[in-house]
Amino acid sequence: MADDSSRKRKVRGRKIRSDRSRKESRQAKKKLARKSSNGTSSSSAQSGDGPLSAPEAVAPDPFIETDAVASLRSRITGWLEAEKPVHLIGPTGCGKTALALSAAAERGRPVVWINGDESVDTAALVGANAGGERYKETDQFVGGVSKKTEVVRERWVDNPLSVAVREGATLVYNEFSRSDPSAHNVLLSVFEEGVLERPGKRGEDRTIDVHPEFRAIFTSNDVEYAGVHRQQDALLDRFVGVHIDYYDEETEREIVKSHVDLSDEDIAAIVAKTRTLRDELDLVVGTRAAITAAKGLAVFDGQRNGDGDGEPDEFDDELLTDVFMDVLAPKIAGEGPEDVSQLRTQIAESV
Ligand SMILES: Nc1ncnc2c1ncn2[C@@H]1O[C@H](COP(=O)(O)OP(=O)(O)OP(=O)(O)O)[C@@H](O)[C@H]1O
Repeated sequence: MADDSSRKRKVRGRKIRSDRSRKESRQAKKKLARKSSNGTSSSSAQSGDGPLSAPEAVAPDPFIETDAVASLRSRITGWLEAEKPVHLIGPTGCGKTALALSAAAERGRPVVWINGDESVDTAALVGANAGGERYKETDQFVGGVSKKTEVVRERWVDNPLSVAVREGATLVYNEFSRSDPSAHNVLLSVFEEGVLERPGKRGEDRTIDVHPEFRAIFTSNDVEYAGVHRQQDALLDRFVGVHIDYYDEETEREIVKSHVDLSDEDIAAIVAKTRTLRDELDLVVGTRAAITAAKGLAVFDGQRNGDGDGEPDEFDDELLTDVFMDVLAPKIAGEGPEDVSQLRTQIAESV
């Protein structure tokens, strides 16, 4: 009988749909949102019979597709068609992940997702032995004489890269520069020779031939320094890099509107404020900050500057300052009270 403990498998990453029904997509999104809000990353362990049982990561639904978005996405899918791995580089919260997931889904192939972090090593990418499986065999070959044999068999569990290269999936490797570069040595032979080496495997199983439809999109942050590793030039040299910046104002409005139920005027005011703060502050103020501010303002909606002129009331200045302060404060966490009050003054002045 198999030893029960050997059934516990450690699997990283998530398998993502190729393109099923919208209902499945919404359910997967909800599941993913629940997971993320628990702080669980794709690198978390899970159990199950295969490596593909994790919740799916999907592009935002609806995915806003203005000219700016569509043009970037077709550049990405174009390079994928040209069989080049694409490296998306841009500031925090500008939409890299959403774009990568949307471009990946557009290919109509399965999508496999992994988040880079310090704990990602080669095994986390390609797979590992997940403990032994023990069997006891009893042979009663001569009457009254029995032979007992204990068989131990190794159990291997594939991780995202092995799954992706075998299935011809699109690998979305988010924030890959947060992982140790040595974990990525296996990628060199994937892109150069079309072969994935699986250290820890023996014989024929040691390598997987890369499926002709396998493609990869990597994202990294251009302004992040903490916890980021410089990756090997040999690897970066095999990518094409697409630099992305914050979208134009109209696109940002559409994006915020797709996430928060507020009037067009309110959305326009929040996006304008976000863009002013982006220019004026020495902090990264992404589209995500605009969405978060809008979500807060939708809740604190009661506090408007009611001037009774019959026009729709605007948000109260103090409320705007408070909300943007709360949204941006985590970026100066650990700084002294002077920096906190300076940030508040700067936000208030720009309001
Ligand atoms: N085209 C889009 N349609 C709808 N929502 C979008 C779109 N692009 C970005 N967003 C939303 O904007 C926010 C930021 O996007 P995203 O997480 O992709 O940014 P990022 O650059 O990957 O951020 P980080 O650097 O922090 O990983 C998310 O809430 C995302 O859902």
